[in-house]
Amino acid sequence: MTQLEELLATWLPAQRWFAGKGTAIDTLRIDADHILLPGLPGLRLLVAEVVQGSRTDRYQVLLGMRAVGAVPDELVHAVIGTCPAPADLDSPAPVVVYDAAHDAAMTGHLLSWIAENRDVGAVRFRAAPGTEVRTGLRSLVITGEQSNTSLVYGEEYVLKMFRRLWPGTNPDLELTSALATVDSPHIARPHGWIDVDLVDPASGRTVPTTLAMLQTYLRSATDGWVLAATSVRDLYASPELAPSEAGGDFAGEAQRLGAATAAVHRDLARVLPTGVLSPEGQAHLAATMMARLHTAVDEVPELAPYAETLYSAFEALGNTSTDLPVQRIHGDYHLGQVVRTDAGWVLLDFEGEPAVPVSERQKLSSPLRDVAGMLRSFDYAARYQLVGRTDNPALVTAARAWAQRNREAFCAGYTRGGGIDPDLHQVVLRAFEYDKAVYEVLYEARHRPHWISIPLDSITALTG
Ligand SMILES: Nc1ncnc2c1ncn2[C@@H]1O[C@H](COP(=O)(O)OP(=O)(O)O)[C@@H](O)[C@H]1O
Ligand SMILES: O=P(O)(O)O[C@H]1O[C@H](CO)[C@@H](O[C@H]2O[C@H](CO)[C@@H](O)[C@H](O)[C@H]2O)[C@H](O)[C@H]1O
Repeated sequence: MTQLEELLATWLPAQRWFAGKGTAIDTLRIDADHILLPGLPGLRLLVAEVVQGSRTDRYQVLLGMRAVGAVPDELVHAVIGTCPAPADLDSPAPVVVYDAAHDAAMTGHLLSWIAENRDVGAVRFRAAPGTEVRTGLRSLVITGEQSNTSLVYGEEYVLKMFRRLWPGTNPDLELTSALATVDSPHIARPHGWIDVDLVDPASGRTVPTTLAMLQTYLRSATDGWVLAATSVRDLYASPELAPSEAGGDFAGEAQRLGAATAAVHRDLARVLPTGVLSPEGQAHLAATMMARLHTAVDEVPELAPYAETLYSAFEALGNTSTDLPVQRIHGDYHLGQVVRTDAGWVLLDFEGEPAVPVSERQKLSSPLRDVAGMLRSFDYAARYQLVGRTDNPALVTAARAWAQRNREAFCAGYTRGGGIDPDLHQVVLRAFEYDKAVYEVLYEARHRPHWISIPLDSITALTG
């Protein structure tokens, strides 16, 4: 590996969005075809190919390079290290390399190039048809637990840079653009994107691959997770009250969120393909859930006592004799993916499960999978403030009551909003809820071990 590659191999595992945590990097190779953004020698957009045992992942990295001593104070936190200057910089002195997502002087160019529909080296910057993109806005990186890196430009746009790259158009861009064609009020409008050709190792073909998406920044937005957590906190202040009587009841919002979810599902079914999953298809789906369960039990042995009950729920799905309607869905639906604006609920991040190949995420699925995701999220919101306090029975009872009330409100809103009635599809819903809980056990084990008790306690309660 070159010195720059060595630096990146040390830096990447410390990033929130690095997917291969816990396993050593064998090699890291910078894909030389995509390195340069001609005209701006200090800025380069890299695709880093990372090999860890049998897995190979590709990550997007926006690198800045400055002379030693020339890094301003506000960029010191973004420094990755020092290495010899690359040949094209034609400098005998080493350079300081840093994460240029934090460098507003550099990221301003990305916005300008989108506005100008420019090809910069191998990279294509595009404005959505009929869109006038405002330039000259300063960017700031959104902080938080994210799978990607998002920059907010002024109070106008969000540029979401996809970090782990899968060949193909990112479903976030695909679905948001499709929903924009029917003027869905429940999305942040897309204004442009950045893409590059990448070779798909599975097919050997070169495919345009989304690097970033530009969309409206919703100024009045409050995260659904924050709103729900505030409501739970209010209830915990007086756990003897019913959730409907405590200040900050969330049920009205949960019902409106259910209706917004149904509207988005209806629009997705209108503009993108739909189909049915045969009983054989459902048996295959059940088998993938069982396989995930196996992986989870191997990684998290505490799950073993519940494996049989979980397995039975997947088996029930696999033994069905009726077709299941399927369509494009959100795919990773939870309270952190929805924001409440002054005009109503908006859904974000249609990327699907970030750890799954894009080709898988593009497959049609039951909308009940999204419903199950949100129901699990209500359970999370109710339980996460209990971590380390489960010895307080009043709080545990209050948590259950809060999750149940909002679950019912969400499902009622979803059905009244035109979605299929979750109560009438218990076998499918249960399988999706259990599968999501198993996914969460793995997710927490890999990213937030201190929260693993949340899905484990849910599974104990669900299967008890
Ligand atoms: N268009 C937007 N307007 C306002 N806030 C946004 C917008 N897009 C994202 N956010 C904020 O950033 C957070 C993360 O965005 P998201 O698209 O879910 O990224 P990731 O895939 O990295 O998790 C959201 O929960 C929301 O709080
Ligand atoms: O980063 P993304 O928003 O794409 O999603 C990933 O991270 C989420 C956590 O931030 C994770 O969601 C899990 O935690 C949520 C609370 O933080 C909870 O509401 C969800 O139910 C739970 O699955 C999501 O699964 C993951 O893909």
